[in-house]
Amino acid sequence: MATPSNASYKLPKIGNEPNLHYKPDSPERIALVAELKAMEAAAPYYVPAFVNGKEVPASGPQSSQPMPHKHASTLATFSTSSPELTSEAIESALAAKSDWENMPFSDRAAIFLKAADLVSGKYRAKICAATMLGQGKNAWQAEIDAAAELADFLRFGAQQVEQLYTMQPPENAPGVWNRVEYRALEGFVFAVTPFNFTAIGGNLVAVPALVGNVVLWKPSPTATYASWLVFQILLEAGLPKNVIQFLPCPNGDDTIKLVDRAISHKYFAGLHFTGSTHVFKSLWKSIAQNMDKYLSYPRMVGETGGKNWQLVHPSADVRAAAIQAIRGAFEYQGQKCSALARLYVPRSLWEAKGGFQDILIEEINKIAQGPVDAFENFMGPVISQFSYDKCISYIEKAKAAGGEVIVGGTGDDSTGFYVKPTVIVTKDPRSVTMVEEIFGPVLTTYVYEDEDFEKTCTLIDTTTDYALTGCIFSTDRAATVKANNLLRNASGMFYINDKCTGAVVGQQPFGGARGSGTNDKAGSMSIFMRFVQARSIKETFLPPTEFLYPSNLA
Ligand SMILES: NC(=O)c1ccc[n+]([C@@H]2O[C@H](COP(=O)([O-])OP(=O)(O)OC[C@H]3O[C@@H](n4cnc5c(N)ncnc54)[C@H](O)[C@@H]3O)[C@@H](O)[C@H]2O)c1
Ligand SMILES: N[C@@H](CCC=O)C(=O)O
Repeated sequence: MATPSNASYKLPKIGNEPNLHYKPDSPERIALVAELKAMEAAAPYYVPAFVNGKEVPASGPQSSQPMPHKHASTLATFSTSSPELTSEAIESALAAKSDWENMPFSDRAAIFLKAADLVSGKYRAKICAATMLGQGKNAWQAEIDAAAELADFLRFGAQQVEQLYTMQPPENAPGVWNRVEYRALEGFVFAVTPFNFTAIGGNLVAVPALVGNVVLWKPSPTATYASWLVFQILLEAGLPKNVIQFLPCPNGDDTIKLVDRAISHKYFAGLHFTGSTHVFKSLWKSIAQNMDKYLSYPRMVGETGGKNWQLVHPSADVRAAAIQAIRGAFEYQGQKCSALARLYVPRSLWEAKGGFQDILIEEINKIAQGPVDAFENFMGPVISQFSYDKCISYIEKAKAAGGEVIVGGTGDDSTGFYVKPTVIVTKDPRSVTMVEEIFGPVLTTYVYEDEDFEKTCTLIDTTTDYALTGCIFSTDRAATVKANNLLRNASGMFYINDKCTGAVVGQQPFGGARGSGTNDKAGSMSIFMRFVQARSIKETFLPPTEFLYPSNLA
């Protein structure tokens, strides 16, 4: 490990955080139920901005983060972080920069490793409960996100930086020592984070901070409380107070003003974004307009939307393919960027008695949907009224375009934002719900003729602007190879006989290409490369004392 200390340290062994399963009467179920009750009873919580080492008192109109499963209840309230507060946050982050980047890596790493242990231990139930109540996840979905994935990002992140720092030039000429130093960026990193994974919010700030950057964090308004808990955990783990500045803000004009202030600053050095494609593109355009203001070329890292696909070959294990389609499309109400949205099934398997269609309908009809604190519910609410309306309007558009709804197709937003798991069958493979991201539990299926397998691969490749995740179910190796080649650029994540969701840190580096993002692969060493400025250092032990070359001698 690179460190200015008088030793080369080794990190503790890193592995994936084992999942807890929350079976009835298990200690983890009992702890989580107690935490859910206590958290709800004490809500709403005021979440302050945290700037210049301290909490900013409430001011101006308050925004709220409702509980999506019963939207009359508020989990958290927060004030708007103004452009003036944003400027103060930038100055205090820049003032903290030198001490932070000069802290030995072993000490920076220790902070994030301790934070991981706090997430997976002392605060596991709390961070899961906040993700359930605030973002509408059931216990299992909260566990794999807020407990396991977050701890994994923090631990594997430390390991990946350790590996990055060992990347050194392989050759030294005689009398020369070549080194490469991985400096932090010259300025601050701006992290703008999404609602759907507590872990992603934590990772978007932890990645730049681990390699010595100072960070401004604008969390999603619909994940404000869980993001605040993550920030508190980082502070408890020993993160110096000004390394990350926390700036909650409602969406709309206030966010645009905050963002404008941050990306207009001379020392804006990088954007770490996850969210929708249109927001990332608009940020990129605004940043391009500001190019002459900056000291350096800002690093642009953005993981964005998807229209993820599952291709079923006639040789597939039909039940496995149907069950994984259900998990891929409807876990967390289809609100994973990786969620399955377009399904391609050969007619022979779709129409067979007891075949794909029958299994799909029969199994989806068994799905229990309701409040997140009723553990039997496989599905809960979508995140907001906006999202509910968007899902319903896409279902109506699909029907108007001739799509047939074979399951679901309705919703109920009277107490929570519940959209039923919906399957649409379309005869037009380029119809609107095959093309545009909905980000809800709406799956569109196209039934292809068995002999058109290759044509279907080309169709998948050319249907949307996105290329995030995709999967094939096939027991025919030649067909799998054919699809692998034809669909090489149709996704950044390709799964064979597995669903298109559920990437695990340390196992499947995550990211998509084309309109789905810059594909810098969260959960791998390559993401850290984006937030460092390498400096090559050459030291010559015995410099020449004559300018002439031997070849100049007579
Ligand atoms: N590819 C990935 O790794 C990945 C992972 C998770 C989510 N996502 C994508 O994220 C989206 C869902 O998350 P979301 O609803 O939070 O996304 P979003 O784009 O609405 O919001 C993301 C962040 O951007 C902020 N924001 C919104 N409007 C803005 C604007 N005009 N200017 C600047 N910032 C703005 C939000 O407040 C939030 O912090 C989906 O498109 C999903 O596919 C992608
Ligand atoms: N690790 C997750 C990332 C989802 C993004 O929203 C998955 O692969 O499903």
